[in-house]
Amino acid sequence: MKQVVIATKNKGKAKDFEALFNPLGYEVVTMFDVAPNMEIEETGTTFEENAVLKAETLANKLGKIVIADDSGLAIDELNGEPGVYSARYAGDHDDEANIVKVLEKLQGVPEEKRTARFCCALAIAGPNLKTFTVFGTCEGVILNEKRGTNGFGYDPIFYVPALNRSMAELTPEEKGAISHRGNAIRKLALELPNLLK
Ligand SMILES: O=P(O)(O)OP(=O)(O)OP(=O)(O)OC[C@H]1O[C@@H](n2cnc3c(O)ncnc32)[C@H](O)[C@@H]1O
Ligand SMILES: [Mg+2]
Repeated sequence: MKQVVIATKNKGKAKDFEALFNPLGYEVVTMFDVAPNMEIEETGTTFEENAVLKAETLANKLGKIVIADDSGLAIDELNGEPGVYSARYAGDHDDEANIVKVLEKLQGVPEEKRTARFCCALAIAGPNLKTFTVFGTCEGVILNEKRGTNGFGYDPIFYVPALNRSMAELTPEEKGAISHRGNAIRKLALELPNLLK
């Protein structure tokens, strides 16, 4: 199978990518496979900047085309927080603590003011390629408590009105059909066969 290298160490993201790329005929390879000891500091102030940083760093090391994903949750009532700090909002990659912090900050905020969106910037970098990015979003509402056990990160508190379920109540395929990550990948779809051979 053809391979696509993703500059991520997030197992939940890797699963999302598998649901999206396997049907297109690509096997997903992550940093756990190709650079387990590499740490890439996310010093950017936007999702795009961080995605470019991750993609270019790994592409330079491997000499191959690499895709990176920088993503997160932007809550309107919190002026876009946690945003680029989504992974480390309450602690380093502690999904549970991050959810608790969001729910505490939104305590007493009525449903109509709990609007939010997931954002995903994907960057593609590699030899003989001018790095470029695409961006995808997914609109939702922050629940008062967790619902569902699928997915990762903030999925259990992210309600998708169109499906009347939380993101964590969707299968990986259902999530991919409507998610920020799926929407970003669909923007790349036409170019993928030329980029990933
Ligand atoms: O940088 P990599 O290694 O890819 O993994 P990461 O988890 O650090 O990823 P980010 O820096 O892009 O931070 C994204 C965070 O946003 C949240 N997030 C992103 N996409 C999500 C999704 O589809 N569902 C739930 N939470 C998501 C989750 O908390 C992630 O840890
Ligand atoms: Mg990260």
